[in-house]
Amino acid sequence: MTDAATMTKPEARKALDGNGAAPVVRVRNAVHAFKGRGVFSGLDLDLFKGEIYGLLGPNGVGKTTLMKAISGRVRLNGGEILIEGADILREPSRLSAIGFAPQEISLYHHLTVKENLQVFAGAAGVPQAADLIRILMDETGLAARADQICATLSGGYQRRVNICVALLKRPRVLLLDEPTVGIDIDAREAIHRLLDDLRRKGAAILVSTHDLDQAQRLCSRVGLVQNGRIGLEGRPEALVREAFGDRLEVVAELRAPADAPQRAALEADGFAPHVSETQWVRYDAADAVDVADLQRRLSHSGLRVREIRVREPDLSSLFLRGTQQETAP
Ligand SMILES: Nc1ncnc2c1ncn2[C@@H]1O[C@H](COP(=O)(O)OP(=O)(O)OP(=O)(O)O)[C@@H](O)[C@H]1O
Repeated sequence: MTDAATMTKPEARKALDGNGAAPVVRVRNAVHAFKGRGVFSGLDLDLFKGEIYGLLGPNGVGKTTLMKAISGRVRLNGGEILIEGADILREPSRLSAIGFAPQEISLYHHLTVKENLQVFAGAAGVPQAADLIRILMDETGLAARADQICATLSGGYQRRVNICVALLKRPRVLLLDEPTVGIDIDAREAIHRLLDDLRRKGAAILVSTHDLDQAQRLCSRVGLVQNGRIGLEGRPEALVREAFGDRLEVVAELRAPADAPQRAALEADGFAPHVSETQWVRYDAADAVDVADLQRRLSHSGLRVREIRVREPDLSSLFLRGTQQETAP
């Protein structure tokens, strides 16, 4: 058991946010395996009031498992989870601070939006449920759909009801597992506005996503789950700047995969494989990018170039680099 008194100084500093506040959720040295297959090997995570933290990582790295552990649905093999300073195993009542919106939509599809909220509020013993449901439907943009059967709602509205259910206990911590998967841009923007509003009102929000564009725009901080721990962590723009500085991303898209000598030529030119066999990337100082010259050199090596794209690197550049490093031999 770690507490403030036994923490070393750097740990104690890390435990506070920029304003000196303690984390609302603290995961320390999480260790977990399913059927002998390791998922976490000493994962640490702090989540603060008023932030949206994006949990990133490829399929199967443990994002859902971490959320389930924080919400008390999975018991870790080792480590500890503190909510507002208390270990959830010693004080399970602390879990009442948590609202969890799972990835799968878990609603009564043949009931209306309002009836769904009434059923879930009743099951959770929410006091003065009628008033709260009205307020929540207003806040989540569901008021006009209150009497609509959930099965007839679009995916975006079903996701909003899913989130609304997680808000019924007025949680101080909201965990959202891929809240915008499979929905259109308008619905995604609506959910972004809702989350940002909840954050401004003081909620601590942990959201897992594969949508890096979403993470870059929505999240105050992101963490990349790598090798059973949080690898890269920080503010999206700071992480990108730290990794790439002022350099630009140059992607050469080929008409066909490069053969061995062509690969050697690309690598000698500073390129590395990108998202597919026909895409190669390198990072150049802004004043050194000369697309015409590059096109000439690549053609000279016998490469048939479909397109050369130049853009500012973003979180997806960083993520790709991080996951490539993880899978490298
Ligand atoms: N109940 C379970 N029993 C056995 N293995 C499990 C169970 N739940 C998860 N796993 C395994 O644990 C690992 C982590 O799964 P998890 O769903 O947490 O990953 P994830 O990062 O959320 O993935 P995704 O991005 O695909 O949602 C995977 O290898 C998964 O197969």
